[in-house]
Amino acid sequence: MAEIHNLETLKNGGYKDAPLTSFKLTCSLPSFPLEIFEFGSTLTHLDLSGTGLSSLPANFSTALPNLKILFLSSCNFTTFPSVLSTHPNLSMVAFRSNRMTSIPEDSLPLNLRWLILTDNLLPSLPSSLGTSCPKLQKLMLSGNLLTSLPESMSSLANLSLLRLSANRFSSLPKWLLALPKLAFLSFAGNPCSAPKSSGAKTPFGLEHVPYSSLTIHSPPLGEGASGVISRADWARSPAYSEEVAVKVFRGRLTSDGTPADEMAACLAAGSHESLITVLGKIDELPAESDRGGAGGGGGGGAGETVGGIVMSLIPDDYKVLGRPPSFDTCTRDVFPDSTREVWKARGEAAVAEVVEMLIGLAGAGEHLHRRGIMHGDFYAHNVLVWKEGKHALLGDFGGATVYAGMDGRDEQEEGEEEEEEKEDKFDGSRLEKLEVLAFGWLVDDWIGLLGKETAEESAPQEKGMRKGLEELRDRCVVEDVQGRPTFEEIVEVLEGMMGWRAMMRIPEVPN
Ligand SMILES: Nc1ncnc2c1ncn2[C@@H]1O[C@H](COP(=O)(O)OP(=O)(O)OP(=O)(O)O)[C@@H](O)[C@H]1O
Repeated sequence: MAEIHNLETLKNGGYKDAPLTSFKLTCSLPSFPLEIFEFGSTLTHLDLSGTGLSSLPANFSTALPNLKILFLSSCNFTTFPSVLSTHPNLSMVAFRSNRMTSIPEDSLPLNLRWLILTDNLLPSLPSSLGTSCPKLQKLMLSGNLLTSLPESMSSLANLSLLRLSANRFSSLPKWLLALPKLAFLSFAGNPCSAPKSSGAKTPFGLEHVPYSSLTIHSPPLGEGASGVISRADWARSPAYSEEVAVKVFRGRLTSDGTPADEMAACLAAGSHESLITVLGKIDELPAESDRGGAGGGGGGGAGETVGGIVMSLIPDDYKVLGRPPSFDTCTRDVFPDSTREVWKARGEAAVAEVVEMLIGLAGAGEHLHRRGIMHGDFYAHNVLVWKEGKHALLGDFGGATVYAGMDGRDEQEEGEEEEEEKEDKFDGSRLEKLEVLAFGWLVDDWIGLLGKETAEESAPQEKGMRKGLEELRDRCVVEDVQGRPTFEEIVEVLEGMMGWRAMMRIPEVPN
């Protein structure tokens, strides 16, 4: 969808000879250009984001019957267009950052798998949502005015990713936490998620880092949806300084939630061997214009600065394990052939290394949930693996939710009445078990990377570990949410596998 087409050429019939499967305009449009219908049944992708459109022609669905993907983000729709309800093939629809206030009943296309409604003004969803698009897998609702979800959504047996951050939920429905495929949930920035101690306070054990003690280097190391990461020297005393990474959070809303909530989750996470260590919170971060272009002045530009954190610097030889889902895979990460080759080349030793890394990652899951934090995006594309194997880090807290007080003190202060109320909002153990499903899929991804061919030739102990991983995956992905193991149990199982392997290595005593 990268190529941007030209309105003039379209109007002059310049695209007629080579019927396009994919078409994109970004110029301002007073109305839908009917010439697009001349692509007829060949068009599968249409992107008219940023054109300012506010309606679609009545014959849209019949004129473009094979359209699969439709982008109308940053436009002016105030109501979801009912003309899409009869579309036979639409699988992904995006209306991010419109001014949508309503979705009429039964207006959603039947075969929808991926619906993006981030950053609108929706106070409610149609009560028929669950029945009108039963194949829904991914639903992005962050940044609306929602207080409840329609009960028909309890029948969404394939819903895997749901973003509810920055809305007005004071509780989550019980049926939501029982959905059989729900693995990635975020609900930060709602009355039901906000713990007293998140946000402004620097958690115990973290340093207050004066901005003046940092020398920030350009160009930035990277830029995520919620801010810019730069290499920096942190003068911890007049005598020495330390090389660190600095993230300056900025902007209003990402598809996962707000940068402010991401920062609160990073600060609340604490330290663990498989999490990127946050060392401190930057005090009195100057406005972007006063930072001389460093530490937040990178590309993208948009958005007010929310705050900054200082982290340990991840060496260059850590690489992401997977790539984010494609349109086709929707909720599962993709792995290019080059990644598969790397894992295959590692040979038999790779199985034990994977088990070792999974122990660390499951331990990170246990650590986070003990602190009342749901990562919300426990995906291979958020796992950084050391090039030698053996160690992995879970990154990207963009979809994280702090769902309980981050230290015991707050909860003790709340008193029994408030505690009861909190229990009514959601059950923390169920939230953990949703995340365990994501972990199960990560195990499945890694089993896939290890490759089948090697399995046949493997030594008995590697075969045993691989079988152990398959059994663990099967336990983590059961549809009965409560039937899944906790992260603590997962760590025990994985450690048991390593122990068994160690035993197998004890040399045989000759008779
Ligand atoms: N502590 C760190 N040390 C070194 N580089 C880092 C560190 N943290 C992040 N980076 C680099 O910055 C990039 C952006 O990181 P960030 O966590 O903000 O976003 P992301 O997870 O890649 O993207 P998004 O939030 O949009 O999904 C990373 O891909 C990585 O290359």
